[in-house]
Amino acid sequence: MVAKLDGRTALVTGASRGIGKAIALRLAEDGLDVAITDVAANKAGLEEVAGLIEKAGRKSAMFTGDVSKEADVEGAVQGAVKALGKLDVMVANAGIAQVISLLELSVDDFDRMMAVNLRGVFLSYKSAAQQMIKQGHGGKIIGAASIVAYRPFALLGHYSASKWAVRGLTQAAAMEWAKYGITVNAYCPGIVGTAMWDLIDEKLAEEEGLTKGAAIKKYSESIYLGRVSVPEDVAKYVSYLASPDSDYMTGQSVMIDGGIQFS
Ligand SMILES: NC(=O)C1=CN([C@@H]2O[C@H](COP(=O)(O)OP(=O)(O)OC[C@H]3O[C@@H](n4cnc5c(N)ncnc54)[C@H](O)[C@@H]3O)[C@@H](O)[C@H]2O)C=CC1
Ligand SMILES: CC(=O)C(C)=O
Repeated sequence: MVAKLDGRTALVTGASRGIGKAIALRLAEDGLDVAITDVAANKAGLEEVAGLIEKAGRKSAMFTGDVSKEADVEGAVQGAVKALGKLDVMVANAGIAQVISLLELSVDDFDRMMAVNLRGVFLSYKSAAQQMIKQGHGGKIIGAASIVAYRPFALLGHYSASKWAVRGLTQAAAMEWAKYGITVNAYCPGIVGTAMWDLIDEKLAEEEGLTKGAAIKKYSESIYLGRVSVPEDVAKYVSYLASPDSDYMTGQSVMIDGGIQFS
């Protein structure tokens, strides 16, 4: 496929697999040069995605690091700018999930969830905004929320709270950075068939006395469009959020869930 020429650049976190990979590839297909990051343990996945971006005719750069660490996020943003020339689109996608009841949840696990899913998004938003303000021509900042940012899932309490907070942070960032021409929006997927849901399914099945595969089947019965989401469903929506077509939209966290949760 010959990619459209866009001239813009993006950085996607948590892009070695799943939704982040689909977003990185879709933005490359849209004609953007795309930098990607993930934890060092997923370097092989990052290399594969970087190769696919280049195969689509776009430039790529890859960085490893932890989104909960300020130096790692700033290093990736500055590395992307050095490699690709500037930063127009930031997608703060990286996240973790954990299935556990609130009564059993330790402070360490609570803090780790908030460090990755909330602090990681905050650091990604902030570092990208600082770069975009310096560049002086606006930009698109996009974050990973979830349907649980509107209605929590039991046994995913701290995960749900982290995504609810991403929705609040997205609104505040949109207010503060509108004057710089930066829009800030988030995507709220429902049940997407990735490694994250493999883990959720396995743990929910254990908690609820179900067999493997039965939990995702049970939860998917609430999807009006009748199928589990694939990462590309989410990537199509992020493509819109990254494009000039969404220029009059900011501060929104929109469901892309096949019809589970209605806001
Ligand atoms: N799969 C689903 O059904 C849904 C996913 N989401 C959100 O979408 C985003 C992507 O999820 P999936 O692709 O499904 O998950 P995934 O587990 O397949 O991929 C997440 C990626 O983030 C990376 N990551 C995790 N912690 C990191 C850290 N500290 N620093 C850097 N990278 C880190 C992982 O290594 C992985 O490559 C997450 O924020 C998730 O919470 C939201 C709603 C539903
Ligand atoms: C993982 C996640 O956010 C949901 C809603 O399943």
